[in-house]
Amino acid sequence: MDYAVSAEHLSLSLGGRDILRDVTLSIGTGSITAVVGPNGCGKSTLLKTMSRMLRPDKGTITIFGRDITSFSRRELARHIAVLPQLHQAPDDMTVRELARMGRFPYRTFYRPASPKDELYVEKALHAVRLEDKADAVVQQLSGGEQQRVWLAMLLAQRSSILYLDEPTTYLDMRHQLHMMRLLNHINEKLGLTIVVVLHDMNQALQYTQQAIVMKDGEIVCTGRTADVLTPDLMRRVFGVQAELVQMSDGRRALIPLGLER
Ligand SMILES: Nc1ncnc2c1ncn2[C@@H]1O[C@H](COP(=O)(O)OP(=O)(O)OP(=O)(O)O)[C@@H](O)[C@H]1O
Repeated sequence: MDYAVSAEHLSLSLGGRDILRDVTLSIGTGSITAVVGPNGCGKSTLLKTMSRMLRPDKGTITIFGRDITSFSRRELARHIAVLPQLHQAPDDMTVRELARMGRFPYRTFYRPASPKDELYVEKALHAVRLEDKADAVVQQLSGGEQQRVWLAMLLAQRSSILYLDEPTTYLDMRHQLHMMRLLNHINEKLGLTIVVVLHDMNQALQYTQQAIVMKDGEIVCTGRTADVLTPDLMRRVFGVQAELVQMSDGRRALIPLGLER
């Protein structure tokens, strides 16, 4: 298999605590992968390390077979676009202006956006269905729309790998599903490799192909999402009793029933 990202034996301590412990993983090119695990198990730290925002104490990360440390900052940003867990648009920034920020790896700050930059910004806004709101102020949009603007910024960046840290948190059910469907669409139509931290196991089951399960800074298991996310895993990793039910349309859902005693 062809890997977009590989990490080998990553370890990282922060504030004197081991946060990542000997993490080894591979992300298939063009796949959509969920990273799941309890609060504080190291999911965000893993994404930050894989995007070089944090430097591991040990281990290596490669992007398309090349060591991540050998990329310049701009070069790396042409390969990986990241949506962190916490993000807020500056006060008066419009949708188009925020999407345009995705073009930073291709621009110098004193040079205005080129026609090519603008073309990619418009395409990104079209992909998230926000062309009509291009001149609106981001902070005045609904939470769901704001997440789509951030996604447009990532798309305008034209990198082939997207990391998203809990993109559906704080969204209502409909907007959560909309965001997941958009990610699916982008994965399928544009062939982008997507790694997404999720807390909703059913979103992972429905919208991702691969899953990486973490606990206490370690990878508990990886594999096809449908094979990995089982009631047994819910018990072992989350301490939750869950049942796997088959829906009338053939899909499967995990229903949490209560805490494991
Ligand atoms: N800069 C830091 N200094 C010290 N400890 C940190 C730092 N960043 C994260 N941690 C700790 O590392 C652990 C893992 O944090 P991380 O944010 O990666 O977890 P997570 O799995 O993404 O959690 P959540 O699901 O709650 O977002 C936590 O205990 C956190 O407090």
